[in-house]
Amino acid sequence: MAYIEVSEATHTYPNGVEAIKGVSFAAGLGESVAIIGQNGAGKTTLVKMLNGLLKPTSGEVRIDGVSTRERTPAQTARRVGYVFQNPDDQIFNNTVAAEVGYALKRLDLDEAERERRVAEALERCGLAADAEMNPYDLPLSVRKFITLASVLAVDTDVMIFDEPTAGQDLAGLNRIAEIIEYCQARGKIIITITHDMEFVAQNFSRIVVMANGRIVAEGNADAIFHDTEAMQAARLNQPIVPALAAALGHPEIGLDLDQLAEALRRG
Ligand SMILES: Nc1ncnc2c1ncn2[C@@H]1O[C@H](COP(=O)(O)OP(=O)(O)OP(=O)(O)O)[C@@H](O)[C@H]1O
Repeated sequence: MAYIEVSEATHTYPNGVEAIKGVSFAAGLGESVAIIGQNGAGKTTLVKMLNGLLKPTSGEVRIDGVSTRERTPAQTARRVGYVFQNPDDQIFNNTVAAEVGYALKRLDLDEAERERRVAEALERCGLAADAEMNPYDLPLSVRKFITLASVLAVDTDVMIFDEPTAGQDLAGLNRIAEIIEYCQARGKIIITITHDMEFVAQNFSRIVVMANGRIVAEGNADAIFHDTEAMQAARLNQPIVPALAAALGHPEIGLDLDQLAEALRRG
């Protein structure tokens, strides 16, 4: 059984909105999955079901073999970390180090291990010099790294990043890519919700396309970005490389920028 198993899951909010309509999905350790789709497609609702913030109305969500109905949200969150789209929904400590170490207090760790994990997460997120700063004296793009560092410190098996690239400059984007690569190499499952198609093309081999509460397509970047029907269903733009390659009459170039440059040189 895969580490994440979603079987025919639905979620209906108390106001009657059926946000997820019978979704099945599985992911194993070491996989990185990008969930893409138009606003309101159900992406956030689905990942909230994965980390236990929401339970399925029907169907099942199993994490490491156990239904999320049989665990408290806190128990599920110990396995599935969630970096929210808006860091200000998660940050409430007075210093960066306190914030990153906060969730560790609930784990059975000695102080030296807690300190080691905080220092490592700060370093990886480029926050070592900001440890004693108040998070709210730092820019939003940096606050996003604080919430990311908190999840890295807990070291959950699954890490969900909601729109991680929003508002990041090139250095931030590169840092996020390095973090994803590092986590994947350590066997984590990385799940990202994003509208940033270039980021998807460069960092994720598996893409799940959602529209109207359902998964409408799934596959690798090459397949999905050439699936015009799926891209239209999700009202998404193709990334520039495959779009230009197709317009030049060379769809086989796929996502390869070097091949595209060569095709342009050849005319
Ligand atoms: N707390 C809530 N109560 C009622 N309806 C909700 C709630 N949260 C989301 N919805 C509705 O559920 C549907 C799916 O929303 P969801 O936030 O999961 O989509 P999304 O794909 O993550 O969108 P976005 O890209 O805008 O974040 C939408 O119709 C939304 O209005």
